[in-house]
Amino acid sequence: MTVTVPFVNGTSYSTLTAFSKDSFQEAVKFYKNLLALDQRTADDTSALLSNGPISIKLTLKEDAALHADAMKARSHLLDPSISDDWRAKAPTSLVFNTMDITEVMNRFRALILPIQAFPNDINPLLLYTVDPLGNVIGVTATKNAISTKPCVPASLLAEEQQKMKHELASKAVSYTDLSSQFTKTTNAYPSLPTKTNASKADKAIAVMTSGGDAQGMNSNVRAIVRSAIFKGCRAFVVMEGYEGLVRGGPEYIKEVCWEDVRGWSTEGGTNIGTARCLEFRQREGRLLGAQHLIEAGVDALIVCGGDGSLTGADLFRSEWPSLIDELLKTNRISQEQYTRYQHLNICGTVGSIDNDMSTTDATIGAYSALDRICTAVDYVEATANSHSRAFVVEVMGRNCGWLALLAGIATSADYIFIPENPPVPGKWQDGMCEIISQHRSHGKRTSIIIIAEGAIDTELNPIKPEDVHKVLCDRLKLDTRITTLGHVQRGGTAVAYDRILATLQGVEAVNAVLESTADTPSPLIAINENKITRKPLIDSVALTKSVADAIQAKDFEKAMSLRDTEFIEHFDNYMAINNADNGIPKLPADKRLKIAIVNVGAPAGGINSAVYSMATYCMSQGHKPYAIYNGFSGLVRHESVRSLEWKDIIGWQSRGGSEIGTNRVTPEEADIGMVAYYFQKYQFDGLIIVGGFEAFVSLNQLERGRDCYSAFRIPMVLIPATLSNNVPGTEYSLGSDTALNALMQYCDVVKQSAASTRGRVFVVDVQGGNSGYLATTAALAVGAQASYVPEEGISLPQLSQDIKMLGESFKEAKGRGRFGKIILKSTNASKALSAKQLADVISAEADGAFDAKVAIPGHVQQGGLPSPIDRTRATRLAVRAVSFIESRQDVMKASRAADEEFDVDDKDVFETAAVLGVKGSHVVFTPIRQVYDNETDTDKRMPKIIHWQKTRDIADHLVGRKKVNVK
Ligand SMILES: Nc1ncnc2c1ncn2[C@@H]1O[C@H](COP(=O)(O)OP(=O)(O)OP(=O)(O)O)[C@@H](O)[C@H]1O
Ligand SMILES: O=P(O)(O)OC[C@H]1O[C@](O)(CO)[C@@H](O)[C@@H]1O
Ligand SMILES: [Mg+2]
Repeated sequence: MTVTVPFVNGTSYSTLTAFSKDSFQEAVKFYKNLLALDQRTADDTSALLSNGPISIKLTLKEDAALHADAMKARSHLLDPSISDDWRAKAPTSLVFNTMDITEVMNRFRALILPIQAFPNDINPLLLYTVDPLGNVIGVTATKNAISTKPCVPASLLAEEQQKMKHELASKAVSYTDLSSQFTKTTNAYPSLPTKTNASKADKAIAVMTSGGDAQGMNSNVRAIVRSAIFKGCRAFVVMEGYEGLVRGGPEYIKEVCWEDVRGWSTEGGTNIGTARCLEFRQREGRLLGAQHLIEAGVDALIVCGGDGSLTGADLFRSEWPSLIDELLKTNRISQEQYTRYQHLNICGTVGSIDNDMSTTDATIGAYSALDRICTAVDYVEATANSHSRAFVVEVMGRNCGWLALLAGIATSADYIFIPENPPVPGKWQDGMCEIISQHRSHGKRTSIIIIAEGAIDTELNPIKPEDVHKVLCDRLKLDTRITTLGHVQRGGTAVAYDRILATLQGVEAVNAVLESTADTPSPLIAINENKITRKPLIDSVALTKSVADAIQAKDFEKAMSLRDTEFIEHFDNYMAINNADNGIPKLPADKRLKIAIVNVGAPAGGINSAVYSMATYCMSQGHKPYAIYNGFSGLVRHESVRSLEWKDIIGWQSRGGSEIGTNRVTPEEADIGMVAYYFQKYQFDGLIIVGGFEAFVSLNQLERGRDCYSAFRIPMVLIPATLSNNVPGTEYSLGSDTALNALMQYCDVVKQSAASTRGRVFVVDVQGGNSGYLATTAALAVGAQASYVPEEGISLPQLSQDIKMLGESFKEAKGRGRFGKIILKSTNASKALSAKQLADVISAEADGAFDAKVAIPGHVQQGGLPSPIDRTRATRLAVRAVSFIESRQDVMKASRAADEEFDVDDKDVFETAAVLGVKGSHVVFTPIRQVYDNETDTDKRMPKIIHWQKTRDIADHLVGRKKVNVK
């Protein structure tokens, strides 16, 4: 017998109750034979059967009435005249996993058991039988038996079955559901007594993942399932992508409950399976898909997949009317079903590491894959440096060069090959060797070439790592190695960005399908800069296809122009920066400037990348970049100004901390007169300040100081950089992503410890000054039970509510829950309670039901190496800042010439000192005056408007946290 271990999702102990002596004996025999279990203990009233990991305890509680009920239920189950699907008649089933379903089938037959096989008995994936006590027993070969909750087609939910369900549920048969982490949970939102939107109660929303798996898909599924339930709908998952639709039936289209997706945000891959399904490309496959969706009673389908999956979704949508016509004509659906499912309510959330879908800046998984690539390249750098070697690193991305391009920027690779910018055959060899030789001649010991797997030349011939390797060895005599990263790129858990993106998009997708009417175009949920948006699926698919068409037609300019503007901006930046030391500046001599950069505030990931990118971009333009070391105090005390040379900044792009040094001293604190003196001495034409709130204050001081000090009459830009993400004028500060990932990884580890200890919650102390951004976003990324932030404080009623909820949740888990609990507390959330005191209060209030411990990540939150997001955004912002300084020269020159008549309040003039920030879906420069005077709460050192408030509500909804209104 090969019923294998472990059982799906690990739980391996179940108890069954018999109500008569005979049925008890029969059941013991039945389980011993069926599952090849040994009898470990036995007496007249109980028996423990086990083969190690699988244990079944049978108990006898003699009760004639209950026995009669159970037998009635059993015959009802086996009566084919009522319905031929046992799962529709039984409330739950006990499901075991197996590696060899055929052998199990043979055993069932040998024991002459009643059998139901799904999808058919020739090629079964799931077998059911009924035990002598009336329980439905299943054995499955499917990869993901995530829930045993039977998916009952709406049509089968007749009154009789409903009644039966209640009868069975109320009888005293106790059992443990083996293939679900939690059992017997209802779909009700935990903290709400009733459904929030009764009118939606009939809606069934299904989600599937399709195409290559991508980190973050699990967060997307979790958010969709929980949002659907929160909105009062039923939630379904379609297993194995379109394969599941084509095959259909309850083992592929499953109803799931709140608990089924607990903890999924922290898991890699996709727990509901994915596939590349050939049959769905054929009309017959899609016809089956339509039939199965209708049979399962699904009203709306959300597809999380890449360009292919969403092309399939769009085709399915456009064909739907003809598919249901055919289903009706061939009597595969009823007239009633035809009328109800007239319109296919479908929505896409883009999940793919390739980031090749038009109209969205990022696809779920792309930044996680980029993170894996950057980590690998950072590792390779070390060994390359030791041996002075060249490495050709091949990355995924199919026909899209996004991963290669962004990795090229984030790791400051020497050369990249991407399909959107194919070189002329026979010519790329010269170009590549020239750049690499230059870099080597300046003392660089490593050469990193990143090649997209879809790299081609202008004749569409593939360029392979081996081709590049040969050139480097033959022409440059470099000791060269090839590293193909492969599926490692799709591995591991999602970075914070992907978890949050997937979660917010999942919530938005549910909103979109609930708001959809027959007249609204099917949406694709996108992200543009910092804003979740809806785009017509049909347009996104068409635009994506036109990129592929343009490449095939060798119209590469068009292909590039059809990629989104951010892609083009990244590409232009990479090309400019990578030509920094070729000695041919882009601008004529009279346009070349002296531009200074200074860091102010605490270290934040991406600060060095900003300095590196600013300097290299300046060099490529012909400007002279200067660094002011150790902030304004360094300038005043030690005249710490040095020009930046290419060879001095090698490797800075990917370093943590601040290479030029940073502190919190503002110009006024340092001595603003002396600052002006040095600005005058070095004749700076522009200044870039990188830092947090002190940097913001510094820029304001310098701008106001223009009245007295003409040296400040130059364009000045602030690039916000702080883990607190509290700089007014932007929704995103460099370093906040690095910090968020550092905190998230810390929480993942702590959560695991909490899970293993069972009844334990960790209170994690989070940095961020008066800003609750980090605590809120981390709560969303790790699925924390609660977060306390300075903006809300900690009220006693809310705290007791949260403790009550924790208590209920631990009680319900009965020690079986393998999910750790986390509470995040911003350090400044309460003046009275430290994180340790909060943990003590929670422990005391829990009164032994569970305990709370404190965990303090401290400065770990400043992160080690900057995240790829912070590196690449730093580059983008630095280049934009330099361009801004270039473009405002004329205004400032004129104002300097006016001298005595200089008007500090002139709009054109004051607009030249600006905060460079992300606002909604745009990257914008906002004059510091406007931001400081109108958008800032200077006492709290915070922006007046908190842009992430909605995120807090979503984080709470998705863990079932009830908010207490405190007036
Ligand atoms: N033109 C199409 N018509 C119908 N179905 C399609 C079409 N293109 C793709 N599909 C379906 O979507 C599935 C996934 O597509 P594909 O393999 O291209 O991956 P993807 O969704 O683009 O994701 P990724 O590229 O990240 O792996 C296909 O196996 C197929 O079932
Ligand atoms: O996992 P598979 O089927 O080998 O597919 C690999 C392909 O999938 C992706 O990882 C995602 O589309 C591509 O980058 C890669 O070309
Ligand atoms: Mg694809």
